[in-house]
Amino acid sequence: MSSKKTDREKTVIVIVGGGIGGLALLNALSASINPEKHTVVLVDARPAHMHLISSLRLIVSDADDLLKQAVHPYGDHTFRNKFAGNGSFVHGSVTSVKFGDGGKGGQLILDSGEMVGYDILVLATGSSWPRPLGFPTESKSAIENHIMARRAEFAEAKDILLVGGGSVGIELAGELKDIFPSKPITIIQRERLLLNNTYPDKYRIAIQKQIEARGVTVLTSDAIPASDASDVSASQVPKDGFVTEQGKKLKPDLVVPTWGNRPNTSYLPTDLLSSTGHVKILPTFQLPTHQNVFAFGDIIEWKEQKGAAKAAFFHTPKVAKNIMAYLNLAESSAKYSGSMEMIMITNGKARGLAYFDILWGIILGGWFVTLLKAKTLMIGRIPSQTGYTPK
Ligand SMILES: Cc1cc2nc3c(=O)[nH]c(=O)nc-3n(C[C@H](O)[C@H](O)[C@H](O)COP(=O)(O)OP(=O)(O)OC[C@H]3O[C@@H](n4cnc5c(N)ncnc54)[C@H](O)[C@@H]3O)c2cc1C
Repeated sequence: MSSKKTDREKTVIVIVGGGIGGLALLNALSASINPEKHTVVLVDARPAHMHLISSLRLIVSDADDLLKQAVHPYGDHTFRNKFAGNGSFVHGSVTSVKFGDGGKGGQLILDSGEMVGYDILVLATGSSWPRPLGFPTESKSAIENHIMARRAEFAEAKDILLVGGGSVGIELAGELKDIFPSKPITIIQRERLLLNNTYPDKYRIAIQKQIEARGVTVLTSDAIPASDASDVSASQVPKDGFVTEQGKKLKPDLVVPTWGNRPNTSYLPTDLLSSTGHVKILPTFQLPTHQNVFAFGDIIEWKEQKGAAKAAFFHTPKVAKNIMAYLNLAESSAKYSGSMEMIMITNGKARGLAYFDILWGIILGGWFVTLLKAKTLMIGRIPSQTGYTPK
């Protein structure tokens, strides 16, 4: 009789969310687990990993190679090293969690009604983004249809209003100006400057000047009525346009919400969440009430700006170490105490501005952002995370 353990006898680690954080963790754990004792299940609402950092260029530009490179289906290739042949992918959206008592395993309930059991659960479900980035979940072709529909919408529009002057609004304006240099683009932003007050005024002003230099109109300290701002497709824009709170008349034929990202945590009971819907965690990324449940990435309640770099480079190594400690494969656990604020905002393919919160705050200009982010949007790095080679 073989002494090899079946998957049912192994400790099952379930990672919910194969986004930037979930995949980084999967890869980190794949170097350290014991394949005789541990197995992994990755659950994602989508059948494919979406590279969010390139998603704004993806919905504007008609470059087919970008479409191939930015959407990576999950499959056997997702599980490598000690997870090779020792992991599985489940396509489904988690709708609730039945937590086990006293550190015992529990079960996830998916939208299909299917249940997925876990011994250790890791939640990395990220954020939901406004409509243009609300990629469907059912199939890769539905995702591609959504992208094509957005491209057609932008191409047909004669005057575009972006509602929200955060990084999504600014980067989208830059991508639009690359493809449609003479199309009128306006960003309307409720705050007195673009971005939020995590960043110093000198950076916020510099970024406004840079985007205005490309012919984008920026209206700050102003807004259109909330009901109009939420989700207005081209066919629904009122014929007479909008009057802003400051009394300006705008007559766009396409209104694009670029604000309002929210943590994807509606599958959790409210007592585990903060008032903003983020998951309350200990500095070890464990839930205070469930030591075998971890959460990280965009969904956690932590006073910091959310970002891929935070999830992949600053949270992941600590979550991986703490899971190993929980499995008695590491001697000590690691506590998170926050990380440096930094941001790199592109303005199309050849411009942008970065900010690093070190010394008195460092702003780096176009060449730096172009080299590191704007030119390729870091797309070349995804195969090393997904194990998938675009064909
Ligand atoms: C346009 C754009 C540009 C960006 N540029 C940068 C940048 O330059 N630098 C940077 O640091 N950050 C950037 N970000 C932010 C960055 O993408 C996120 O902070 C990062 O992806 C968060 O990682 P995550 O693993 O927490 O979640 P995500 O990467 O969002 O992954 C979450 C995953 O969970 C899945 N999921 C969600 N709900 C469920 C559910 N109920 N059941 C099952 N699966 C579920 C989703 O399908 C998704 O695959 C950008 C974001 C956008 C939109």
